[in-house]
Amino acid sequence: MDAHLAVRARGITKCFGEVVALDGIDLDVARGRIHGLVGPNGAGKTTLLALLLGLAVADSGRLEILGMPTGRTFEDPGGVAGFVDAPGLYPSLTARQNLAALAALRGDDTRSAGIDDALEQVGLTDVADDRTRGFSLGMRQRLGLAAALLARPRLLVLDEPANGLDPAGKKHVHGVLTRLAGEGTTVVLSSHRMDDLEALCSEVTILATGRVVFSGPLGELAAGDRELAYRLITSDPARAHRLAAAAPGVRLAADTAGRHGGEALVVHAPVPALDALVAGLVHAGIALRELAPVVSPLEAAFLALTEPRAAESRDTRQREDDATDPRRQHAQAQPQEAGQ
Ligand SMILES: Nc1ncnc2c1ncn2[C@@H]1O[C@H](COP(=O)(O)OP(=O)(O)OP(=O)(O)O)[C@@H](O)[C@H]1O
Repeated sequence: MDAHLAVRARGITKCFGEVVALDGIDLDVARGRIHGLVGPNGAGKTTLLALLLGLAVADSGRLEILGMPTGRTFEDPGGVAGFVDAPGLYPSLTARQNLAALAALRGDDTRSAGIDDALEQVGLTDVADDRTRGFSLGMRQRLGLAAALLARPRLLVLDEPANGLDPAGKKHVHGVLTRLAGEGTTVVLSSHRMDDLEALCSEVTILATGRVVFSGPLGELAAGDRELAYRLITSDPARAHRLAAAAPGVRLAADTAGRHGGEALVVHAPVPALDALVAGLVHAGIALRELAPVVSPLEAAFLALTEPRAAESRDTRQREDDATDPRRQHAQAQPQEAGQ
């Protein structure tokens, strides 16, 4: 047991029939952090969140939540709230009545449950007495978050919380999550929105076909040997182009000259080579006016780490299909036969 961890998972496996949704997951989530979960469709994010919420039980492995081991006889560690897929709401009840019903189910006094406060936190005060039947996706997500807040969780688990939110709603929700983390609540959230994850999370876990392919601080994704594409705007594009072309470890993007009217230089480089190029430009008296990754480090890592695995998994499945499909075995045998 580690007191600093809100979640500690070791070797978690979960299958649905033949489908291996989680395949030996190890995960550490530090208390008071916002931890992002990202991965392609079907990677296992929702399954993992469901385990954290106690909605499902792992087939094997060890999962500790808020310091308590969970198991087949799931003991609610208390202090965990959130939703997967989408929050469950009663459509014929108003937003306020929905929260009151949830509070009553938990045995809380609905007058002191903090319903107005929760509605205000997520920006739904104006529609508190509207039936949720007419709520948009973004409003439902916000009400789901309000419902989770009522439980005053120490671990908040959210599946795509920014789904359907307009920019103001997103800002609101980001503000709530950041404040909660500041107060010590741990937040684990899944999202396909890299910009949301980068804005909110200190750490991310990237899943691919049920396995962890990266877990750690966001900063680690940009560091080291990983080569990213960067756009540079300088005071002297022609000289900057020549210097970049000669810089060790730096590759010019094929169409760099055509971009941004020839003003911008696009290079592929790991961080140390980029640093040396920037130092070289400055040394040559060329001012750097803008330097930004073309795709964010998280998005680049996501693509680099998940696409090969998805392709590998497809290839494996294809090989397995081929091996068990007599028609394919026959089809594959044909060229050999033809050559005989
Ligand atoms: N109840 C279930 N019954 C059968 N298979 C399931 C079930 N739940 C999940 N799966 C399968 O487990 C795998 C992981 O699904 P999961 O929903 O956890 O992925 P995800 O990363 O959340 O995907 P998405 O980004 O599309 O929501 C998928 O192959 C999915 O089809």
